[in-house]
Amino acid sequence: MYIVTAKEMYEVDRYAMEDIGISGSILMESAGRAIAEKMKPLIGTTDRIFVLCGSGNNGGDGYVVARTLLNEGYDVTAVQVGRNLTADAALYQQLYNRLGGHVADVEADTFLSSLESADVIIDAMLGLGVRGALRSPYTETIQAVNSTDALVLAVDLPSGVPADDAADFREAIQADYTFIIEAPKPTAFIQKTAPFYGKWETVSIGLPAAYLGRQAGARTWTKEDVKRTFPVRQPFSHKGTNGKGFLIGGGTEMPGSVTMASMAALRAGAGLLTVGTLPQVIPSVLSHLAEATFTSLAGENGVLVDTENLDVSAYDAVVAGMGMGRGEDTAALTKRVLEQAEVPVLLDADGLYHIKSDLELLRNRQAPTILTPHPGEMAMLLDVKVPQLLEQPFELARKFATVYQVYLVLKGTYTIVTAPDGTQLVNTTGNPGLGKGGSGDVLSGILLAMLMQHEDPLEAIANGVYVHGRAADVLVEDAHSQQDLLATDLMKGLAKVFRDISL
Ligand SMILES: NC(=O)C1=CN([C@@H]2O[C@H](COP(=O)(O)OP(=O)(O)OC[C@H]3O[C@@H](n4cnc5c(N)ncnc54)[C@H](O)[C@@H]3O)[C@@H](O)[C@H]2O)[C@@H](O)CC1
Ligand SMILES: [K+]
Repeated sequence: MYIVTAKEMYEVDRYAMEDIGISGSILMESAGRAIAEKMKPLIGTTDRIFVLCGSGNNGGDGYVVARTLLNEGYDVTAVQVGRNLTADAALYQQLYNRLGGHVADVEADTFLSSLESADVIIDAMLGLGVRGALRSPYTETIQAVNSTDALVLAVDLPSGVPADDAADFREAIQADYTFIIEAPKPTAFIQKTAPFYGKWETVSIGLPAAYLGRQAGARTWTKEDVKRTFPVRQPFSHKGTNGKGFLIGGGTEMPGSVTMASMAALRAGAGLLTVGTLPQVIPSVLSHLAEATFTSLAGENGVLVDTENLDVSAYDAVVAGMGMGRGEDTAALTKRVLEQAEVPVLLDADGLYHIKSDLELLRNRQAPTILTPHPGEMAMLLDVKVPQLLEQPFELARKFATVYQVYLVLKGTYTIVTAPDGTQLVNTTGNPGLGKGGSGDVLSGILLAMLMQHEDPLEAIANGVYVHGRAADVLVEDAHSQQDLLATDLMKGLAKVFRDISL
């Protein structure tokens, strides 16, 4: 499913009208009619329905919905919010009137209190065109709607929620359902704004699909995508051809992180795995997995430090960062890995801190670099505060990935994977059970294995993120709860997920 910004959507709109010749009024009629059909199952024939129509084209869609419902005998009153209607909105207000529809004025004295009698409120006040802080009478109307008990159904966006990011976001209609035209907008996946949509679904209005696909900078990565792209394990493959991975990490205080990442890499299909860690950490890792091999790396005071003997030439992909600590001597090791490895390198956790002062290193690499920050680590890399990152995750992730030419995995409820060319894939698997220490280590291990078995790094990463979330989902469906789920449990979930994918 594509995810489109307001700018991309307006361009598709322009193309449909100017290049194809579908007029704006036909699009509006199609939108209103299709949305009314979706709403009907949620509305009772005796319900008192108010359709709040703004002055832009979102309001125009509202008048088509109002006319459609009126024509089918529903108890509908349209309400005009804001003045100076667009030509198409004015046309459909007129058609609704001519069919006998009544338009109430939101600014009439007692109108807002009469909203309390509504069973259903259809919100067609503001859509893609909302800009800046909300003005009267939208502000009062939104507050009045949110204080009723009515079922609230929004057209395209809940009024007040911007399409692209939550930077200017203050208040909005709290919808129970939102019927989104053609494709979801980024704010349906952003923490601050997503809850205002309620449940949502997309409604096709006949916009040119291929053109929309070419315009969209982002899309969700689904089970079908995973099945389509997941590499088939070849009958004549062997441990050497399934990838030799190198996992560098762990210190005396954090041996678990590298253990979990290693277990995950092996469970996700890595042919061979070498763990580079402190000699005193090796027994602890070994006690959990007999399949890994080890290389002792130099250490001081219980943490890894840089060593000239480091040899990364024998591997197909390298992961570094987990459990390493943030000291300068350790950072030098991470930088050496980035400089020397001519294969994909994934940095996680402390590894992300190590490169903060040397981001140019990333741009200088020829082979793919993958960074897997959670929001705190991403904010650190970008020099922004976490709340700002959470308001603009799509834009900020894209900026970082394109400037530093990395594959960026911004972890969250909807993990956003961004390629160096700015393409974004959004993951929708996973649940709050993953919000625990160790989940990220497991993800890094899975990604290491995926990167070695797949030609296209973006697909490999998106598949890994999907699989990681899905493992948590199947465990919560079958045996565990979000409460008790542990990162180490995910290994068991992987078995079911991989079996599903290969069916
Ligand atoms: N291709 C598409 O996506 C199509 C979109 N249509 C509809 O058209 C909508 C976009 O229409 P518009 O571009 O006219 O925009 P909107 O109707 O979303 O909003 C524009 C109106 O909102 C007012 N406004 C903007 N910011 C405000 C603020 N902060 N406080 C108070 N008022 C504010 C403006 O003065 C203007 O009257 C979509 O959301 C959708 O519902 C459909 O009609 C058909 C096709
Ligand atoms: K709306």
